[in-house]
Amino acid sequence: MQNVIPNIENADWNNIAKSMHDKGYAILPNLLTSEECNALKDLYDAPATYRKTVIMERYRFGSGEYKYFNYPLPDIIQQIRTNIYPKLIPIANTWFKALHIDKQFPLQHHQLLAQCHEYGQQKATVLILKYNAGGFNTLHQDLYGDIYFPIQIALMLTEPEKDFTGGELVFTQQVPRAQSKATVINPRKGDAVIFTTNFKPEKGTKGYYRVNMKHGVSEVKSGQRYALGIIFHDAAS
Ligand SMILES: O=C(O)CCC(=O)C(=O)O
Ligand SMILES: [Fe+2]
Repeated sequence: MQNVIPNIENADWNNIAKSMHDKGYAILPNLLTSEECNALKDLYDAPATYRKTVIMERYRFGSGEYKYFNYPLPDIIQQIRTNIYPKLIPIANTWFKALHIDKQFPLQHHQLLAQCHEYGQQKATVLILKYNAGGFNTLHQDLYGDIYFPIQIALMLTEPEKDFTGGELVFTQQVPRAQSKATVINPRKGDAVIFTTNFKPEKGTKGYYRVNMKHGVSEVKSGQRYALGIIFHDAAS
């Protein structure tokens, strides 16, 4: 826990911003120690912490299970959410300007939450996900109401090729009048993957245009895969 804030402060935010602009995702390696990942993973079975459990098959979201945390969030999650948000502001605000969207995001996370509350979005969106062999997460966007922040984070709590096989993180980019392009990444335990929630700007001959993006998880072939999703806006329900 004592290293999380320095790890955020010391990360190469120029490089992360470049990767976000180019690809719509970026990896912040080793944000968490293996012990911190294990502690978060162990929270999965602590019932009092959650407001809602979703069996993904029921909604055809995929195969697996996830749980939404309740406020107050566990300290380490609260710290990550509050301290990473300001680092993402230049990226989000640059994107909205480039696309001529008439909105700029406030500099501090509590100010974004105040906007959510005004629109009736009060519920925590941070979630922990668990996939067994055969599990997967269909391509989606994590929007929960009118107010949204366009960038989110997934923390990898298990190690590929050791705790599980398969289960890659998948991103698709849909450019106007074309089919989608998919990219697959294999982040390691402790890595934070930063990615766009719904779109990014792409430079064209006549300025910037909007590329829609979705994310999901490919089928887990063996073992168990856990991840923690940090979304910056609150949900209406
Ligand atoms: O399981 C994952 O790695 C990603 C889950 C997800 O959809 C998210 O964090 O929003
Ligand atoms: Fe998601």
